[in-house]
Amino acid sequence: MRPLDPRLLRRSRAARGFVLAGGALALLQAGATIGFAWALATLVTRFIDGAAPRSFGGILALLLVAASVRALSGWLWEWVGSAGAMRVKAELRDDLLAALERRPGGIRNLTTARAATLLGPGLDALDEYFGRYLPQLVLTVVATPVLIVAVWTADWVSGLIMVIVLPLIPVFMALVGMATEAVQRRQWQRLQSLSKGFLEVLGGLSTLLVFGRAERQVTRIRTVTDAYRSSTMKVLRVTFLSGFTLELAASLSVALVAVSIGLRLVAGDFTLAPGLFVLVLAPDVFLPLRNVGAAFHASTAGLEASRDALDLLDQAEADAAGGTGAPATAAATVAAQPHARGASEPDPAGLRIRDLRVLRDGSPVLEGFDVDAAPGEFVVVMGESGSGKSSLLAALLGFAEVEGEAALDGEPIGAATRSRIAWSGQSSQLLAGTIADNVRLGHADAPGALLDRALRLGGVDLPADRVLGPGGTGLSGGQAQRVATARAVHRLLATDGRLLLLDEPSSALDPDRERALGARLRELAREGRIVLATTHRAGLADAADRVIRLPEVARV
Ligand SMILES: Nc1ncnc2c1ncn2[C@@H]1O[C@H](COP(=O)(O)OP(=O)(O)OP(=O)(O)O)[C@@H](O)[C@H]1O
Repeated sequence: MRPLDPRLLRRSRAARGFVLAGGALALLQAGATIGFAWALATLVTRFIDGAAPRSFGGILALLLVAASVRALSGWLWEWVGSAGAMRVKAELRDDLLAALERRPGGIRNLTTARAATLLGPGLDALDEYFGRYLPQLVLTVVATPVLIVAVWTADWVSGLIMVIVLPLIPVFMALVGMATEAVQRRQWQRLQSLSKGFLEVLGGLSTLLVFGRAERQVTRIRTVTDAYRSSTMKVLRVTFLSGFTLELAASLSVALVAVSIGLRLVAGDFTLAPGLFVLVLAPDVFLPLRNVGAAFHASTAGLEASRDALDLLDQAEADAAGGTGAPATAAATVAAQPHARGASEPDPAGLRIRDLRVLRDGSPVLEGFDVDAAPGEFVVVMGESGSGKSSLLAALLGFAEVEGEAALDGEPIGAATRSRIAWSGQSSQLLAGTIADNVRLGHADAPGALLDRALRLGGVDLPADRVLGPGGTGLSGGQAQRVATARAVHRLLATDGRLLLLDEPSSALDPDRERALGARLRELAREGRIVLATTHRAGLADAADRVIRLPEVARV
């Protein structure tokens, strides 16, 4: 396991800042430690030599200043560590969320549970990494050589002993690290599978209850939790063992230096002042390296999580560059495509789609789709089940891979145009709370008049303050569908959007309500917006300005 992933420094400005600030603090701390050791050794020697107490003033002041600087730099380390962890976590979270936003279908292999674990407790583990481990690592790299030079200058024999025994500690650490890596990785995987299992059970709890299988999940969760507990104990065992090994190695090294100084002092080959200076300094030479070992285990979870996050970010970048053949967003490919059929200038306003090809998992599900919709038009796309209606909407939202030309108000469809589009999918996706809360979701500050309008246009004839249960329970399928439509309309009005996309908004409505909805959507479009709805029923299509029929699905 690498002590510091170079990608972290490359990607994160905060991490670079942390290492630079840490380097400066380490130098300050090394200087203060040397000053403290020198002042203490001089003070004791002068005292033993019977020097006049008046001559102690300057040395005492230096001792005090050095001790204060050491304490201050220690406190600054704490502060820089926690601020660094916070900033790096925020940067990685932002980058990951932005990558997910660019590819709402998800980064390959990133399940909801993995994303939740990584973005939550995973990256939180970086607190230990930045707060405890990295400061000691920087101290080891920057301060230890400075301290060894100081020791060597005072007594080259002690310096030589340190140079010989010091590398033993990293060798022990590397051996222990190899054992830890596998254990820690298993631990991280267990945490992920625990989250995944828990999310799955939670998501399907109502179904499990209905079929009387809920109790069985208790055993399943208990098994995964037990596995996690036992792997945690394994990590702790390795941690204690390695802590003991490192302490032993460091203590023996200091003892070796002390014995050599003691013997030479007794033999009269060496004077007291440099001997004391080296003895005071010796533990500090080994301390950062010892602390690196001790903090290593606490920080490995953070290391694993940051590596996971960096792998995902690399993968998202590779996907965006098209290097892996994974689906790209509409923004990525549509913008790169030359205009098909030699179309010259895009329409200044409205939706213009030419020869659009929508792909799912690399295979086309819709081909040769054209449409020109001017502001004020209500367009209905009809097609049987599986003909690609939802995929078309996904493409317009930038959620599916496309080829061809698609522009809204002259701008290629994709992440940039998404803010001008309001959308409601086939499933209502309502939340616990009032109907009003659901309709105003994300735009709670919009004027109340918009809510009333959205409710009317969506065909919601229920009180806005009616409280819904978790997942929007308490409404019929048709009622939930109308609330979802009202929410999309509300978003369109609140953001002054240009395009409203509705995926089968009338599939659960009776014919009268379906016709009424068609009329209201046309009324909404007339205000200068484009409304595009999909359906496989004729009722909605009657109200449309334009109906586009998708080709029949080939049957095997
Ligand atoms: N996320 C996806 N990944 C892979 N293939 C998909 C995905 N979503 C849809 N498809 C495939 O794309 C094709 C078109 O599906 P789509 O959902 O767009 O049809 P639809 O016309 O909306 O159908 P329905 O009226 O039943 O909702 C189908 O063959 C389906 O299997």
